[in-house]
Amino acid sequence: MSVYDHGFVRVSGAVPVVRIADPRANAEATIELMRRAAADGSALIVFPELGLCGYSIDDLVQQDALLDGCLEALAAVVEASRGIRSVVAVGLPLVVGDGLFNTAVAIQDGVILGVVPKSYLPNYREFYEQRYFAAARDATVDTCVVLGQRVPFGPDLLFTAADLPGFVLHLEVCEDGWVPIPPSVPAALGGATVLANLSGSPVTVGKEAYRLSLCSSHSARCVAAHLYVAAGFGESTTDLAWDGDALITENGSLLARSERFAMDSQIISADVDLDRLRQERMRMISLRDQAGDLSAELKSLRRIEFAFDGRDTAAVESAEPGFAHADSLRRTVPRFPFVPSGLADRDERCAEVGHIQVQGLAARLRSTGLDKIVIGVSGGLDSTLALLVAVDTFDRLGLPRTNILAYTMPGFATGGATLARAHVLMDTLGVSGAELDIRPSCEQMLADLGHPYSRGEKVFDVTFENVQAGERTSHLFRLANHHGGIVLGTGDLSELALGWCTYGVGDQMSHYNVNSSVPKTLVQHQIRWMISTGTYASETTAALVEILEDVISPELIPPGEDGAVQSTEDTVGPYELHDFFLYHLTRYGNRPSKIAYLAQQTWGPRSRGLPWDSEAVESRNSYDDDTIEHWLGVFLKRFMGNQFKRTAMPNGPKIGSGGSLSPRGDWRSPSDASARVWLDQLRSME
Ligand SMILES: Nc1ncnc2c1ncn2[C@@H]1O[C@H](COP(=O)(O)OP(=O)(O)OC[C@H]2O[C@@H]([n+]3cccc(C(=O)O)c3)[C@H](O)[C@@H]2O)[C@@H](O)[C@H]1O
Ligand SMILES: Nc1ncnc2c1ncn2[C@@H]1O[C@H](COP(=O)(O)OP(=O)(O)OP(=O)(O)O)[C@@H](O)[C@H]1O
Ligand SMILES: NC(=O)CC[C@H](N)C(=O)O
Repeated sequence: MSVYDHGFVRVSGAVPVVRIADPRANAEATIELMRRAAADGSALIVFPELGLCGYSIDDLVQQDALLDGCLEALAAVVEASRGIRSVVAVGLPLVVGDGLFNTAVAIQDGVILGVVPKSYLPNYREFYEQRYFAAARDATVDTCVVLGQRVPFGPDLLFTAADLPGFVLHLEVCEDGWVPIPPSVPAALGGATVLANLSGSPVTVGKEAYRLSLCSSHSARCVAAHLYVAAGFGESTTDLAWDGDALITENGSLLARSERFAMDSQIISADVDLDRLRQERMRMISLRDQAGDLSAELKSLRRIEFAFDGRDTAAVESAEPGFAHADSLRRTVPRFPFVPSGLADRDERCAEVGHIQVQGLAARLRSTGLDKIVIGVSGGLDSTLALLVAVDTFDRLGLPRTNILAYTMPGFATGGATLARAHVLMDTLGVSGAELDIRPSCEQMLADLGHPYSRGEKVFDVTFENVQAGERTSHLFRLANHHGGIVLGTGDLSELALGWCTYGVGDQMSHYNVNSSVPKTLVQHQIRWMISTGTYASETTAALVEILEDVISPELIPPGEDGAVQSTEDTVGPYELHDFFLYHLTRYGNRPSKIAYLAQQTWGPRSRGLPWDSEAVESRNSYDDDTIEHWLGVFLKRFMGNQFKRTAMPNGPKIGSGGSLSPRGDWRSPSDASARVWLDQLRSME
């Protein structure tokens, strides 16, 4: 299966070793790299500015011999492109009418699709381009004849693929991307999703970081993919140095970057997610509003239609490189999309999560005028995180920790170790801790209901479970009335997504919930990080470590004869997969088949995800294709079926961009929708 079947397009930037003023040699290097990138499944291959002659050619660019040589080099590239369905963008000087233009030429399969002249010619400091070139605005024609073909000519060309939905290419030339309103901005507003910049950019200290920020913010502002490919080794060192910097960015993220200062040719490539760009643009109504403001200009953009064709027929060995063999995804998909990946910014990101939670609770306490909270402490993950956040909040507000009224409430299935941990946490954190036995009130309710358990039968059904969750919540709310506090909710985002909580009179309800935007994988990560800060006493830390290591369990059903405790993940599936599914479903609106594909690429035995050592997690699990599809089916059914629990959820702060299921925050959905279209789409993979 090809990446192209899942809304991706593979794009490449090629940085050849240049020979100044030797178009034939440059054509050979270009052809070699073009063939390699095409055979690798790239639909787009971008070369540097004036790559066929070299950027640092100065006055030689006006020599007829050189200009003839460039045309011959272009002819060689066009000829060599026959049978190649990739679009190839090369840079060369071209005479059109009376002017000499610095151009990017788009070529596909022996055809020139169009010629884009540079709009903004730098003429400051080391640059002298206005000495040689005419700018795009000086052109008096909008077509030109190149190598006997009449082709569109101008900075307003959108190369639109008829058979790859969402692939619309725009080309510009170096300085065009450094001005306040690059030509690619109206192009993007007019529909271009892939913006390529052919560059000749000498390196000076600090430019590397500047280029990264320029390219990445341009891709973010335009909600597009951006390829920037600068000239490298072989450019003239008369007065300057060249680092061959090439970057592929997508909506603010860096997908690939060349090795700078390499002395050999190189190709960088990455798979751009066209679905993601479409989804983001579709949602960003302000972007469409701006397109509307500029509609007269945008309507005049010229759309040059072409087809990639045969992209699922050819194989690597084929003389006609198709794209079918691009089967393993060339981009990094984080296994834990909610968890900061990499260790570099881990402290900052985790601290930020904590700040948001603390800020939410502090503001709510201030606005209610109350100075106490009531919380049920189970000795499990969620209530532990909420308790730590509460402690931090009270410290910051200058309120005594004893105003945190913590209750551990053992039920029919509470394990001794869990109960002990709850006590350790409450004692060592200095909050007001108490133990409340909910069994008598649960027994009373089960008897009132006529439940078989009250007659001594071992019937552990959902009523049996929810009676306990309900009695706990009922106690907490009445304690809050009694003591003048608010009930702090603990349920996390993953539980809300799966409906794994007891509705109404149950853990679904609280006065304010600091965890409602924190998925389970992030709850685990936050606790792990908090341990690493060394903030807590050794006894507290030991309890936190045990909590992280224990099986995740609601402890509502007593252990079986084998002593095994009720495991949440045995019933609903692995949280690490569900968090992955949740992120891709709600953040990007991905089809189930794409979510499964991404999960298989990321969590499969031969994973393309980040190397484990760059992700600050301890799990090292992998899942086969069938397991992923099975749990995705479970997720979709539960996600759709449990919307009613989210529609009525309490207030709580939104923490991550893909992390809110509040109907007031970021997720509005009917409580009675069918899951069929998602399940059918998933089954269509089989
Ligand atoms: N669309 C809809 N709109 C309005 N109401 C709807 C509805 N669909 C079902 N309902 C009603 O809601 C009821 C189902 O919801 P609910 O009463 O919550 O019950 P339910 O979701 O069946 O059970 C709660 C589940 O959460 C688990 N749990 C509870 C507490 C803590 C934890 C934990 O580990 O964190 C896990 C527990 O093990 C159990 O499996 C249905 O019986 C029906 O009456
Ligand atoms: N034995 C208990 N004592 C006090 N409160 C409890 C107890 N069991 C559950 N609760 C309350 O109900 C909430 C939901 O229970 P649940 O089992 O989902 O949470 P948890 O144990 O904190 O975390 P996790 O589900 O991640 O193990 C808890 O966070 C806690 O506030
Ligand atoms: N070739 C160009 O247009 C180079 C200009 C650009 N500002 C740079 O310094 O990289």
